Amino acid sequence: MQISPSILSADFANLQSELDAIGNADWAHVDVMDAHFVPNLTLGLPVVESLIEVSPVPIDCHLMIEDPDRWAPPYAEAGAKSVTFHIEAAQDPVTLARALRSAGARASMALKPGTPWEPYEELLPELDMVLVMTVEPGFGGQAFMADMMPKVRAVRESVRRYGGEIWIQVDGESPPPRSSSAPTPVPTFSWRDRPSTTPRTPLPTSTACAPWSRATVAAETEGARDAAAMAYWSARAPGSV
Ligand SMILES: O=C(CO)[C@@H](O)[C@H](O)COP(=O)(O)O
Repeated sequence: MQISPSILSADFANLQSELDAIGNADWAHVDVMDAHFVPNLTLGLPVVESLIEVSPVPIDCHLMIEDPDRWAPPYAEAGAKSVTFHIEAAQDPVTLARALRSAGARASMALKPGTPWEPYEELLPELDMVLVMTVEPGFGGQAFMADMMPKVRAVRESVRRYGGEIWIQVDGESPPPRSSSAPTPVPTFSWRDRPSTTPRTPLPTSTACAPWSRATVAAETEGARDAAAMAYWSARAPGSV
């Protein structure tokens, strides 16, 4: 299980200190929005390059942009260790995924809530991660779409059939409002389909992620640390895990 707190909930005036504050997370999830693929605008390559320079954890770039075939590889070349493009925007996902990998990044493909998984199953050998959106991309603070969990399960089954070490990321949920007294629980999860073979440091707790109100967690399907994640999802989407 891994945590990748989303920068969308960080203080944009203090990004370096915000990154330092999540130094015990596994990744920093950076939402790049271009006001075309999604109606919102966040930040682009120059800011990501600066974040890569100062971040204590690797950058997990979620590109909600048009023409990722052209614009995504530079994020990998800049040093983002995971780069996610949207299949709805990609012209040639195979060539794009290969370009990301050859630039040193994990190649990841995202699906909007309305996009089915099955037509893209054959892309698995080209991918290191599949991101299943559980909100419409574009904004934080939306309600978690529990009806996306069957898609997560379908991706997991495809990954098992394929047999590769491919992670599944689930992104998007509206957490309870930030409280001055209590940290917000980790709300957004990523799933890794296989147990990790190497020992990991303990998962950051929600307290550790308190500076940012959102986080992405990757869960192994076995192991003590999964218990909390499974309980979390069982409560929100009964029968999904
Ligand atoms: O990609 C996105 C939104 O488009 C996410 O990464 C958001 O950051 C999730 O925020 P919450 O839904 O958890 O508030």
